[in-house]
Amino acid sequence: MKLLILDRDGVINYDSDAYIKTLEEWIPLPGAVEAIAQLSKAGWTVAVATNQSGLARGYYSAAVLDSMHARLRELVAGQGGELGLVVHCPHGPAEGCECRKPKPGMLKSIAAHYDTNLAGVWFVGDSRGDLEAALAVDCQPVLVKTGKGEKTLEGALPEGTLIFDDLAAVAAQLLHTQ
Ligand SMILES: O=P(O)(O)OC[C@@H](O)[C@H]1O[C@@H](OP(=O)(O)O)[C@@H](O)[C@@H](O)[C@@H]1O
Ligand SMILES: [Mg+2]
Ligand SMILES: [Zn+2]
Repeated sequence: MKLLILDRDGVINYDSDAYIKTLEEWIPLPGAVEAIAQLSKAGWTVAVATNQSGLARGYYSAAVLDSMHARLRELVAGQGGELGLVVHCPHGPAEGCECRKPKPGMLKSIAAHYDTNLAGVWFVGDSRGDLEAALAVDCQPVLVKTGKGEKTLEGALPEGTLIFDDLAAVAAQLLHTQ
């Protein structure tokens, strides 16, 4: 199957060091919704794997988080596309869970959900933890320069990381070559 996995904050929507705490703060990045819709209409399954430690920190509720993902789903559907599985890690950094990136637990969950292999599947993120999670399960690490991407670029990147300006550029590449 043609599976693409996306990080959320900084890839699909604007990120904030103060966390994205309300539906009003959840604002799609330019071209991101269109990219997901175009990929899905071209036969891609687009899933999301997102750390949401703001839940453990008490910054927002699961209902508010769900409203953000419902909004994304609605916007993609409004462009004729369909958003795939959205998986989030609700835990804080100190909880030692298996799902918080850079651990690959969420990527494994997505693969299990679709009964598919992760080898070579592109995982698009803006943070080093996203790239490390990708490498841990033989996904293709892909960095976008939106969100924390420019900052992540200041450090050493895992060998073989692909770099794009934004999600729209990732979609254009996939739609043109695969
Ligand atoms: O990029 P994804 O995985 O979709 O989500 C990241 C968010 O959960 C938040 O993750 C936090 O990191 P800590 O969880 O506090 O280490 C900070 O980086 C926030 O700025 C950011 O909004
Ligand atoms: Mg991110
Ligand atoms: Zn977790």
